[in-house]
Amino acid sequence: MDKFDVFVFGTGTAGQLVAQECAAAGKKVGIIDIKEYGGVCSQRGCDPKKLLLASSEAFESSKNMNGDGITGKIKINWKDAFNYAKRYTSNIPKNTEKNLKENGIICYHGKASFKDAHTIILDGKEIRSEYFVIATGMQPLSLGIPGEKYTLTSADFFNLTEVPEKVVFVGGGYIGMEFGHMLCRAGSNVTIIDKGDQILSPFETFTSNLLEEESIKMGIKIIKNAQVSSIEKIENRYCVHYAINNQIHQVTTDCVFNTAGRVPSIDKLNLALANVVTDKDGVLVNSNLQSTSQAHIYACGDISSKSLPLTPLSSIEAKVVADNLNGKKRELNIPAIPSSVFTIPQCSGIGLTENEAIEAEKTYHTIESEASEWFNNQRINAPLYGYKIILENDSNKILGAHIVGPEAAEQINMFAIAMKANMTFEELKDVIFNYPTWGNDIKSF
Ligand SMILES: Cc1cc2nc3c(=O)[nH]c(=O)nc-3n(C[C@H](O)[C@H](O)[C@H](O)COP(=O)(O)OP(=O)(O)OC[C@H]3O[C@@H](n4cnc5c(N)ncnc54)[C@H](O)[C@@H]3O)c2cc1C
Ligand SMILES: NC(=O)c1ccc[n+]([C@@H]2O[C@H](COP(=O)([O-])OP(=O)(O)OC[C@H]3O[C@@H](n4cnc5c(N)ncnc54)[C@H](O)[C@@H]3O)[C@@H](O)[C@H]2O)c1
Repeated sequence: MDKFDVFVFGTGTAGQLVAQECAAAGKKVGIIDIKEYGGVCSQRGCDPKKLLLASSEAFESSKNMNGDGITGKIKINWKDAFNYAKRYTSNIPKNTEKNLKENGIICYHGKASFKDAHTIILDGKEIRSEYFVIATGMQPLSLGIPGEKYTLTSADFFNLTEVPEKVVFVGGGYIGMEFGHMLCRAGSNVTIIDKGDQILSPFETFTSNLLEEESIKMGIKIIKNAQVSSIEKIENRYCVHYAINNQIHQVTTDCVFNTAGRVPSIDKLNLALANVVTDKDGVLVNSNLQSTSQAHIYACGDISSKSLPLTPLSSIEAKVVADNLNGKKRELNIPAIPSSVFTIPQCSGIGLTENEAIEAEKTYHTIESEASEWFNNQRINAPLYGYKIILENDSNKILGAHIVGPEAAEQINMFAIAMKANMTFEELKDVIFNYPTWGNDIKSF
């Protein structure tokens, strides 16, 4: 029987980091994945998305400068963009596994599940470990409607070799919006259907609404407050039925993506046999990221109940788990989390939205403006730029910052530093930034 000090489920950002750090500390480590090695970020998420986005960005800047220095017909070649992204991502599984093995980690593939709190079974063979780490990430939420089998997932998006003429996204969150923008620029007729009254609901209403208006101007159809009830296959096309205020509507399309959210990947692990308690957010963990019911089983990354499903959080949590396993007792301590939707323009936020500030009974004031006419935005003929900053009344500390614009994701990083350093807004504005840059604009907010 194989025996380990630490056995890790999942080879994404979180699982790899824990395995590598524990092996470096001299522990005997095993790791397994049900898919190829590398996880969502490198194979089906952040990185391939940004690689595909590179052509959308080039297309957008060329289009915006057309007649002001650029001439000729500009077009996205999706197949080329797809091959470009694959060129970068395709070697990652092999290299990840090689790297883990070189560091003495025993690598497994397949579907293992718990037999009891210290034993798992893989292909009928038992594997024991003193400690386990669950880092299995998330998977698409089931829509639970007739015809769901016809939907594609975010993973399928990265195998799309051709641009569909017409596409429907069920869900206008991060994924629906990012993919919708890319396919729209590549020539698809895009419809986004969301059950809520705001796309990108975790984001500030001011910036989210500005992005929605811009998306509609681009040609994306956005349908809100709509309940998708079924999907019907009609020859090679699909009819999506949805209801708004009990009125039935339908849209016919070439493909339908389920972008309605993601849920913890725990269904194949038999966690109940190890007495590991879970809820809708994943494995319930304490501040050391230990299962609340089994101290020798840790969880980190998207699967843990502690934080948002974002790559930097998976890294932070994995480091906490690795430190605890390696004898450096540590609690999870998360500063304000910046987050961005990589549409064009980007929509970014950190800290509280105004609604959250009201709910938290903060005494606050806001500074908000459309800034589309500002120099940096005008310079590249970009259509939209705006911001909203939420400041605590007495201290002038930054409670939240929200930006929509071409470089919002980089600008929000400035606020991440300021908030981590507990700076007031005036202290942030006192910093000397390069001129003329997007960072320097913050001085004029
Ligand atoms: C389309 C998309 C775009 C995204 N873009 C961004 C972005 O721009 N920025 C950002 O910060 N975040 C982004 N995210 C979120 C980010 O990808 C995740 O937060 C991050 O990858 C989570 O890392 P993880 O290690 O916790 O889990 P994962 O990377 O999901 O790794 C989990 C691993 O566990 C494996 N696994 C699952 N079940 C089992 C099992 N039973 N046994 C063994 N192995 C199993 C999986 O195959 C996977 O390899 C995006 C996500 C998606 C889907
Ligand atoms: N740029 C990034 O950092 C990035 C990009 C992609 C994903 N992610 C991470 O992945 C997570 C999942 O992304 P996502 O876009 O799948 O989820 P999401 O939670 O961002 O959005 C899901 C959307 O679907 C809607 N919805 C839910 N059920 C529906 C239904 N039945 N019909 C119509 N609409 C429905 C919701 O109202 C919501 O707006 C995100 O929360 C984020 O943490 C991050």
